Amino acid sequence: MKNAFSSDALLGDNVKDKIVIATRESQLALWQANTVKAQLESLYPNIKIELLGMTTKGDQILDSPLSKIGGKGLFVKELESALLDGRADIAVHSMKDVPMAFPEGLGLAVICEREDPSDAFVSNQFSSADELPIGSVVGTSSLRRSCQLRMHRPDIVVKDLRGNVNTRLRKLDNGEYDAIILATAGLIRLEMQDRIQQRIPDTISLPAGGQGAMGIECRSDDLETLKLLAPLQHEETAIRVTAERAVNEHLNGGCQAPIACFATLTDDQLWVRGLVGSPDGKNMITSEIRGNKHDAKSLGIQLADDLLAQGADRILAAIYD
Ligand SMILES: NCc1[nH]cc(CCC(=O)O)c1CC(=O)O
Repeated sequence: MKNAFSSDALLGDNVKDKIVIATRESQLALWQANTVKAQLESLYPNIKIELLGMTTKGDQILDSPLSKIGGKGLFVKELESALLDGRADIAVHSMKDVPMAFPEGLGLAVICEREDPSDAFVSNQFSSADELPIGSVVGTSSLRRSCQLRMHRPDIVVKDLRGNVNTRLRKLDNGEYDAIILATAGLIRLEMQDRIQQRIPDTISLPAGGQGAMGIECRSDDLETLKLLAPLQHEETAIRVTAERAVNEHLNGGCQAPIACFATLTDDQLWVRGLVGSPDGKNMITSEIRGNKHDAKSLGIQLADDLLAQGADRILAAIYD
């Protein structure tokens, strides 16, 4: 007989004694999975939390630019297979990498509190994007980052840069680039803040939708896991990321597209900014909208509609070609 006052009893009869977290094996992915593991362990001391490490397509294909490999969810498909066939119960993602649509049977359970969402300017010689000498070589594989950087500094040469955070830093240190752009959140999580020369202002580099936020995916019918995960939801982050993802979804663009969107919340007021740019930085369409936080999704859709009305579809069509 269960004690009526135990947390097990509150969850009903079908009580889990183990949760398996599917995760990529990059240092950043492992940090994120381990953070969620620690949070769940402190909430539920009686449940065993295990990691299941996996390699995804995005980790394997390192020799071509991400935008060319294409395919949404390059970093999440294998993890989702593990959820669907029951090898794992949850997957921890960077929200930036999570496609808008989930496979049948899976869904987003929670969005966790956001880390600094900015892009970081990283260099061994220069302290900001403005200080780079004319013709400097900057590494990034993100069309969003390259189009904004080239808009701000048309003289700069952008060179493709792939690999996990450590690989990218090594390539910088080898002298292949004068500077590189990485997500501030990733560097903070890996305790490499000292590498950050500048948190690039969002007026120069507007972040990607979801940047800096983690999300947890699970089987939609796994009500027990959904309930266990609920305390990890951070409402403010969830509202902001919901608006940002609605922009991406309505533009039909994945994390590889030259799309930026960023929402901030002040009391109940949501301010959403978005842009679509051509990778050469010669053409940029911007828009913004303000409204109530309860309308997060529709604000994102309206913003995307405005970008489309201004011609964003033509820029995006040229890229997907
Ligand atoms: N596309 C890879 C990726 N996905 C999430 C992060 C950083 C962490 C985050 O945004 O939460 C990164 C690395 C980067 O962009 O430098």
